[in-house]
Amino acid sequence: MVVKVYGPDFASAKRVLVCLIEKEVEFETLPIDIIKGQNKDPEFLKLQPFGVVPVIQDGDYTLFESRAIMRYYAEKYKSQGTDLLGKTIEERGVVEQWLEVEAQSYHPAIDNLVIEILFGRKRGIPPDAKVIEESEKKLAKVLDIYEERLSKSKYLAGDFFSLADLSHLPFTKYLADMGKMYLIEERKHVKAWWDDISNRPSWKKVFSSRWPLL
Ligand SMILES: N[C@@H](CCC(=O)N[C@@H](CS(=O)(=O)O)C(=O)NCC(=O)O)C(=O)O
Repeated sequence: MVVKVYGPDFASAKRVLVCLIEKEVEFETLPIDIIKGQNKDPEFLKLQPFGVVPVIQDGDYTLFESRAIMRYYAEKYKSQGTDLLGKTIEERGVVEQWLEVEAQSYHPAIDNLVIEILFGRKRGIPPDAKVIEESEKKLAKVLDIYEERLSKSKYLAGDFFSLADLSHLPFTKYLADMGKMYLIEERKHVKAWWDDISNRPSWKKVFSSRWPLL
């Protein structure tokens, strides 16, 4: 069954696309235009009650929340493509730890910047300098911890690329779109990590398709 991915042009959906490519799972994409509000249509809300993208349909199986979708496919197709979960339960634990760090600490800081700067620009709303300053400070603190971790380990969960690294790709790319890549580049080990993961063919395939409509 070909997996249907709704909302491919947007960052959270790109996590799912990269995961499917790494796992060598066939998919098709269905555009959802957030700027036109298609994500709030009643039909779409039946699939994704929070009205955000992505959501996938795999036969009569529907799933939303990009990180949950990634975990599902990483597990379902563990024996094919890139192993994104580690080989032992201990490695899996560390993958889940850094996936949670990405969701709970890294993402909120970057998302605030994206909303203020990129979505705000799209909607003609001037950015709030205080929110930007506070979000940058929060992100810098998280990145200092990443710098320490990545000085000891090539990837976040160990010596293998995993879901934890993959999950960082789409929103970290937004830093470049906001002229804030210096937050990555001024940290030697974080920069080396970003250069490595952002050069993966799976990301280049997804990123080069169509970056968000912003
Ligand atoms: N936690 C959700 C977040 C999904 C989400 O917020 N998607 C954004 C697009 S993006 O931030 O991923 O680019 C969206 O649909 N926003 C629409 C809206 O907020 O109306 C996930 O990871 O799937």
